[in-house]
Amino acid sequence: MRAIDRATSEQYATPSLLLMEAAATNAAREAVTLLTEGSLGSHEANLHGKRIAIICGRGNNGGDGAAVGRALWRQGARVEIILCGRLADAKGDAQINFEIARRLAAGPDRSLSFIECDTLSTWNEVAARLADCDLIIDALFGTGLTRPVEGAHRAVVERLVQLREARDRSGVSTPRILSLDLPSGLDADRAQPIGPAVRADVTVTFTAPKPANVLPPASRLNGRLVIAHIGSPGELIEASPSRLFLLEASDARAWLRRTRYAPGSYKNSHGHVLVVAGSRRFTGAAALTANAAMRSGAGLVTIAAPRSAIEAVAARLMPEVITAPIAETAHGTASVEAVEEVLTLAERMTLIAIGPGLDASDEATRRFVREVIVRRRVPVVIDADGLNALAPWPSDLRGSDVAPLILTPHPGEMRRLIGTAGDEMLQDRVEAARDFATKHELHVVLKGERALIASADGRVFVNPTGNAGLGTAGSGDTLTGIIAGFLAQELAARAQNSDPIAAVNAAVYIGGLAGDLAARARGMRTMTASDVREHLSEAVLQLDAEGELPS
Ligand SMILES: NC(=O)C1=CN([C@@H]2O[C@H](COP(=O)(O)OP(=O)(O)OC[C@H]3O[C@@H](n4cnc5c(N)ncnc54)[C@H](O)[C@@H]3O)[C@@H](O)[C@H]2O)[C@@H](O)CC1
Ligand SMILES: [K+]
Repeated sequence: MRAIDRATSEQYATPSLLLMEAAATNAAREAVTLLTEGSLGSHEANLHGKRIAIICGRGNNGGDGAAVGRALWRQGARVEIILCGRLADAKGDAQINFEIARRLAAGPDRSLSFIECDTLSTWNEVAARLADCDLIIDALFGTGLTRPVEGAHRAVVERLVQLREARDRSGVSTPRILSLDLPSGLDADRAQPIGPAVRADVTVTFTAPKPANVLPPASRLNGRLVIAHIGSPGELIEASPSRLFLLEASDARAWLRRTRYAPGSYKNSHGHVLVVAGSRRFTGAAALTANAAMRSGAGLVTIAAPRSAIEAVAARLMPEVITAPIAETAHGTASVEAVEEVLTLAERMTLIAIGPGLDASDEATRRFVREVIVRRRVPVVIDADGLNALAPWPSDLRGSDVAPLILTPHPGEMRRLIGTAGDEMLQDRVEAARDFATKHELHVVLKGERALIASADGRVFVNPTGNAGLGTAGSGDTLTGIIAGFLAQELAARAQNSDPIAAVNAAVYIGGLAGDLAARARGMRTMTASDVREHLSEAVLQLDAEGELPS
């Protein structure tokens, strides 16, 4: 962010004070929305009678705060700008904004005040009044904080935490808290809080989200996240060397548009998924995967399951899915003899999805999985017992451009794949997923809150959709089906020019969105994986209605 800010000033003749003003204007707009939620009439008029406290540090985050305070005061609110520190110690743009605020506050209009809190006792006086505010703007620290907050500043952060807790306990709605750039107390670059930190209702972050805005557990303190563009040109952001990305609706929409069902296309142009899944004991997982692939728009889906399981699987399948029985062990799990059968079937398929319900406790099944993957000629999505069959991941097994491997572990499976170092490595999910993906030249979808997609080239994407309601049997199998269904379309439509990661990203985003829509319809507690599948249509239509409706 610092490099982008600097380049904006140097290459585009944009003074940083202008960026600060734009940041403030954007944040003020969100503050107005937060203050007037549910009320009618023009926003501006509604700020009369609202009490707002702006808690500023002496850095540029505080400078943003002072500028927001000025904007909200102009719109009629009663604003108290509280500088936690001395004006004499402020520098640059922040100093300018504090000085503007100080002079305006010295004028005849008593609805703006500017207070320097340079001792704990002045702060305590101010802190006592905060509970009566409608809104508190947290502008104490932004990207400049790199060590835990201490001393007087810690007392400030703790007071804001305490106010939020008291508010939530008593069920009242004020004071609301809006953080500028990130909740104060967090280190912008880390997913783990480094000390006490503010818990906001809304965070307005500038130019691009930082890791602490999007990665849990820190992300949970952000509330609703708004990304505000404040004047840095898009090409500077694009050119930044960051390898961490937040997926947005526009990414999923772009993929849907690029792979629209074209006039004259037919089922083979939409790809053929071979699902290798199920065992005598587990038949539901196999059906969930195949059904989700079918619902995701694959032209054809075939499910290969052990002979004695196929009938039970078929009973749960959509009628559109084709079945293929394969050789099995005495326990009704896929046997080594099934390798040739599966590879022969796969010759006519776009890709293989292997794993759900396979039951990898049998050594023969483990060998079956490994053989299929080693000898594959098409891409393979590997999930559940397909992953367990290969854990810890064999160091000589890698993906390739011709036949990429896409692994979809939840954290437990990821730990087993990494092996003994798994627990320690997973402390940093981004690095663990990136490291694993680049080392073995494959793609990893690390499931869980804010799923990560790590590409073999080292890029990592954070998915913002989905909710706790997805913690239910079969939602992983469903996601595997969606990934396979989307990938099949990508590969069938674009052959040599295909971009598997774009398809996987779209699948994870849209799968999560379908989960959010299912939760809206049924509640997180009572939704099931089948509800997720049944909300895929709504998710896709929400993103690209034009492309999904016949002209
Ligand atoms: N061009 C830019 O750089 C822009 C920056 N903006 C804002 O500027 C912010 C970054 O500003 P700064 O770099 O001034 O940093 P901050 O405003 O985040 O504050 C850091 C200040 O606190 C001090 N500090 C750091 N850790 C501390 C601790 N543990 N206890 C006490 N003091 C501590 C630092 O020495 C520094 O003075 C961004 O988050 C954003 O809000 C925006 O105004 C947009 C433009
Ligand atoms: K802040």
